[in-house]
Amino acid sequence: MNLDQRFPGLDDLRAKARARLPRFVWEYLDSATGREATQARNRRCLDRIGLMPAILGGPQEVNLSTTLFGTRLPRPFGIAPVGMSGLIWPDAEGHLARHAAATQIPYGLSTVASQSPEDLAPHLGEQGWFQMYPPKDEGIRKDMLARARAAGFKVLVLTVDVPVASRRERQVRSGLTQPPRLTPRLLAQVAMRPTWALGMARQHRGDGGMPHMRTLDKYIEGAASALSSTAHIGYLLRTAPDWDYLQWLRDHWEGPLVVKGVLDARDAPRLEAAGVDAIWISNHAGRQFDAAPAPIEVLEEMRAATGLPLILDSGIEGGLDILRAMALGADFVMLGRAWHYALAALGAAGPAHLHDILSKDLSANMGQLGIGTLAELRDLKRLHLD
Ligand SMILES: Cc1cc2nc3c(=O)[nH]c(=O)nc-3n(C[C@H](O)[C@H](O)[C@H](O)COP(=O)(O)O)c2cc1C
Repeated sequence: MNLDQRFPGLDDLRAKARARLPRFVWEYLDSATGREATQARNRRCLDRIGLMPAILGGPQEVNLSTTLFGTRLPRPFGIAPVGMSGLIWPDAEGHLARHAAATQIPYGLSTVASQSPEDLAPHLGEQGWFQMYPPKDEGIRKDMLARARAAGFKVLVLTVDVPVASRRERQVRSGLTQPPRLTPRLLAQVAMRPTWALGMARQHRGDGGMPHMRTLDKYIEGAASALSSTAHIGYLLRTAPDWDYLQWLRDHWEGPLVVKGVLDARDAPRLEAAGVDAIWISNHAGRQFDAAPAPIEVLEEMRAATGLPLILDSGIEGGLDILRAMALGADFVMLGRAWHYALAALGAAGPAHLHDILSKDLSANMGQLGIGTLAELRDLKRLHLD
């Protein structure tokens, strides 16, 4: 049986990933904050968006390309930044960066990923995006930007929905610490997942068998700490940014600057005035605040408030969700967990299979809608489903 038959959808990859990951890793990847109402809301709100199918349109050629920052991209989706990606699967950052380069989709590297801009430089394509958690210290800030630039990252993403660490109760219950320490409890979980364990041991030979936040190494020499499961070492370095901080970044970064984690359309004009190049509507997959709206709920208001490109994520599970977002005004869509479910389920073959699932789902649903291009989505009749 080929991958298509065994894993036709994201749910299949998610189930397989769960079976292959130690519990604390699974909880890190899959959990949200609080009662996880926001995570559930993301799905519910997407399902409520209906699009009227078309009939008698004749044969259609489907084109999945779109334009962002003046560049034609072959697909309307990319890879959102995920901190400690390498804890989820060995060399996750490398696998995802290479996949993104090969398929010309954006790849977002987190400040708190387990590989640094320098590690990824040889693997980056033209669509490397560096996501910044804002360092307090101006020297570190300048150095980080210089490193991202030198490594070949073209787009800077400032994440603004993490002013403080959130509480993720499932993560805490699983026994995860930051930095991850192999306590007897975690070791027992690891022992039950040999593929993950062997891969990690091989990848992090001589490094305690566990990944860490390599971008921060040079700034935190000797500052090893035992923080809570969500307040990692990055919090020692970072600050909660304000509008002046954003202006500073704008003045020091020449390429496209994206602000990620925006939900309030009232912020759009000020972001536009600050010289931001795109707004990334996100509730961080429900991981930060459990009374946040779903990005898809605020999208139309945001679209009306600004002419800037809008990027959307949080809870996107397939091609149809991407079409829903684009029909309501998004220019581009990102996925975070999905790529990691795919990696954990299938290893190196995961990202390409997810890319294939998303592409086929986009094409099949565009066929139902009778459209050949993504630009036609905005003219479709939209429905509010129960
Ligand atoms: C395990 C995990 C770690 C994340 N780490 C970061 C991060 O370091 N920086 C950031 O801006 N967003 C981070 N995010 C949020 C993602 O960039 C993205 O907004 C979110 O995953 C999108 O929702 P989805 O997973 O439903 O696709 C993280 C998400 C997950 C699941």
